[in-house]
Amino acid sequence: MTDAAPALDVRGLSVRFRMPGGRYVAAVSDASFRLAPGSCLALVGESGCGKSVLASALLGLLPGNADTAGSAVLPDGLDLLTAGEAVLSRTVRGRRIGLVPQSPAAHLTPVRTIRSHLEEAVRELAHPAVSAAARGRRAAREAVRAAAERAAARAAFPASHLDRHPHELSGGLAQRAATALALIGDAPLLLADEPTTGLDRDLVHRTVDELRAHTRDAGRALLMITHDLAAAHRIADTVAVMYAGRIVEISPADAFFGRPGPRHPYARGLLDALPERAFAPIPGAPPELGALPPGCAFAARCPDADARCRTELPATRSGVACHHA
Ligand SMILES: Nc1ncnc2c1ncn2[C@@H]1O[C@H](COP(=O)(O)OP(=O)(O)OP(=O)(O)O)[C@@H](O)[C@H]1O
Ligand code: NI
Repeated sequence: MTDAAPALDVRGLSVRFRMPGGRYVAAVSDASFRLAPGSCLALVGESGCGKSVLASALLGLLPGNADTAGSAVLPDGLDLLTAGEAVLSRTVRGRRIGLVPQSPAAHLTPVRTIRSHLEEAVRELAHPAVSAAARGRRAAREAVRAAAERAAARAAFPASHLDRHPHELSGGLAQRAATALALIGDAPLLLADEPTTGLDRDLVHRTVDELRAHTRDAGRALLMITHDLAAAHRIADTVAVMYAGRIVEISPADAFFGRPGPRHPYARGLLDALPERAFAPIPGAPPELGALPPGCAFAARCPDADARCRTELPATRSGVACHHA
């Protein structure tokens, strides 16, 4: 870790959804992590464990029935959880946090060309020459056009395809168009929720390598949410494993994927389930987030669990929340 202020400092983040009948769904419980500039943290875990809810909390995009606790602080001290919609929409989304969407094809508007998408984003976010007064003037239009072309080039999107519509692009080029859009505001922090879903293996590798380059080489931080452990292995400096709304382990990626390997029994189970490893799925299913057990949420599936695990929530020590780690 560097001494620089973290690009994002999340402390004790919890999100609960209020449900009819006074019930709660505890989607995220007490999540803490720091993301250093130029580094990538991969947040991994099974479907429904709370990854996207965590991302929505950081962006102020939770629905009205959500209550949050904790803090998520940017380097200048702005707390994303209390900032309010006006600040988030005007100064954070796109500008201080770039969003790499899950499905670029769905994120792009079908009737508009890639150039039109990029130029709109430049007008909105980036170009200092395009002040309100200059808008519509010829010099400003040319500046926008040039900035959009630079943005495309930065994400390796070919200039020859700028006037195409999203459906005329391969999956890889659509992903690059989405990445070009995410980079336009020059945000120091990128957030990617399942950026490789639906891509074939080669394209996963390429997309991840490109994201990596936009992060490490450019001093940006990347929070990548994925259930693709191979993609996480390829890109991450740090791995955070989420189970039933809780981060149960945070480890350096090389120790996690290499030696000594994961320290939490759930994290070990996740890796052992991979086809290229033991191909042995973890028996059972995660608990309902609306009816979490009092102790460790993994106890019912854990080979190491004892009586204490079923009644007592394990504290997090050196990045692992397990009584036995
Ligand atoms: N508005 C809501 N009201 C109640 N519960 C919700 C709401 N939104 C999400 N949830 C619940 O929060 C939990 C976490 O969902 P989330 O989308 O964060 O999972 P995820 O880890 O991103 O899964 P996936 O890998 O499938 O994307 C789920 O159990 C979901 O049903
Ligand atoms: Ni999700």
